[in-house]
Amino acid sequence: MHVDAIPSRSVVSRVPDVADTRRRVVLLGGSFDPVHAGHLAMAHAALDQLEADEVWFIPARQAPLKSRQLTPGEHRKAMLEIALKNEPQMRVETCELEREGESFTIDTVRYLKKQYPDCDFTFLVGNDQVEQFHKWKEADALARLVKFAAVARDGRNVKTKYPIHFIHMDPVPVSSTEIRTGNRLNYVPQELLDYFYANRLYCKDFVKSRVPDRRYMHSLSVARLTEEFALAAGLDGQQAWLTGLFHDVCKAMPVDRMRPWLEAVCPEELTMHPAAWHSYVGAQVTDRVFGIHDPRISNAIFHHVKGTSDDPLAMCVFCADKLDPLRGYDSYDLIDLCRRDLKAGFEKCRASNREYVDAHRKDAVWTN
Ligand SMILES: Nc1ncnc2c1ncn2[C@@H]1O[C@H](COP(=O)(O)OP(=O)(O)O)[C@@H](O)[C@H]1O
Repeated sequence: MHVDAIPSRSVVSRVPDVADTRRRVVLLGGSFDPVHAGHLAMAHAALDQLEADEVWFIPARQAPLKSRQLTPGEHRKAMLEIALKNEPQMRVETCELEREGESFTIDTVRYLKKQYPDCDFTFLVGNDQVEQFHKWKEADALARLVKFAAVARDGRNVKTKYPIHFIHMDPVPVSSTEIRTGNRLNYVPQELLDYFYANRLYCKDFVKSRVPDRRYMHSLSVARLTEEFALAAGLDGQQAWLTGLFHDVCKAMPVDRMRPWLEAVCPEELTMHPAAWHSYVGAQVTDRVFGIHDPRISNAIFHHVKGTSDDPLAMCVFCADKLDPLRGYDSYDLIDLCRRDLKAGFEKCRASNREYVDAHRKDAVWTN
C-alpha cells in the first residue's frame, strides 16, 4: 500500500479479525531520552484506533540511526515508569536494554514474537521514521514480519513504498531534543522534571543553551563550589548544586525581555541597576519555566548578586559566585574560610563586594 494521504479520524480504524483471540499489542520503540507527552499521545491514538489491548514502550539501548550518546538506560526506563504509572494499558519492555549492542527492531520483533506467541503485534512509528524506514536493518523482511502503523507527528504527508497504516493524531509539537535543552517542559509531568533535577539529567544543557560558553563554565564552577560550601555547612548538597547551576540562567536575557518579568513580580526592583535584574528574573524563571519549585532556591538566586539574604543556602551561592576560581583572582583563603565557617566567609565576601562596588560605582559597573 502506498500512503499518500493522512486519513481523518473517521477512516482510520482497522477492523480487527474477530476469529483472532490473541492479545493485540502495539510496540513503540524509541530512545525516550526522555519520554514526553507526544509519545503518550501516540500510544493513546494507537489504543483507540487500532483497538489494541496494550502498548509496550521499548527503550533502545543504542539507537542505530542516532550518533548521540544516550542517557543511561536505567534512567530512561525509570522515567518511562514514572510517565506510565497511571496508564494501566501501557508498560515498559526492556528487552533492548538487556541486549548488547545496537538495538535493531528486526531482532526485537523476532525475539518478542517467539517469546509471546499469544500476542498480535503492530509496530508504531512517527512519520520521521517512515521517511527513513528504508535505512532500518532488513527493512523489507521487517515489514513482512510485523504490521506497521504510523502517526504524522507534525501533520506532514509522507509517502512510502512500505505497507504502513497511518492513524490519526492531533500533533503534539514536542521532541525529546527540545526537552533536553529545557524547552517545552510543559510537555513532561512535574514528577519527571523532579527526576531530572534529582539525577542531574539534562539540566546542565538547560543552562548551556541559554548563556555564552564562559558564563556556562562559570555556572558549572559555581554549582560545584556552592555544593562544597553547603556540604561543609551540613546543608543539602543537591539543592546547593542546582542553585549554583541556575543562578545566572537569565544573565544573557535582554533587558527588554526581563522588564515584563520584573513588572509582573517585583516592580519595586525596577529601580535597581539592570545588571542585577537577572537575579530577580532568574529566581522566577527557575521556578516557573524550569519547574524547580523550591522557595529556598528561588530566594538564594534572587539575592545572589547583593548578598541580601542570610539564609545559609543563599550565603553559599553568594560566596561561590564571588569566589569562583575561574574569575582569575586569588580567592583561595576566602574559599577556605567559607568551608570552615560559612557565616564568617559570607561577611568577608559581602564586605569586599561592597568595597568593589563602591570603587566602581562611578562607572555604574556591577560585580555580579
Ligand atoms: N511529538 C511526537 N508526536 C508523535 N510521534 C512522536 C513524537 N515524538 C516522537 N515520536 C515518535 O516516537 C518514536 C520514538 O521517538 P524517540 O526517538 O524516543 O523521540 P524523539 O523523536 O522525540 O527524539 C518515534 O517513532 C518518533 O517518530
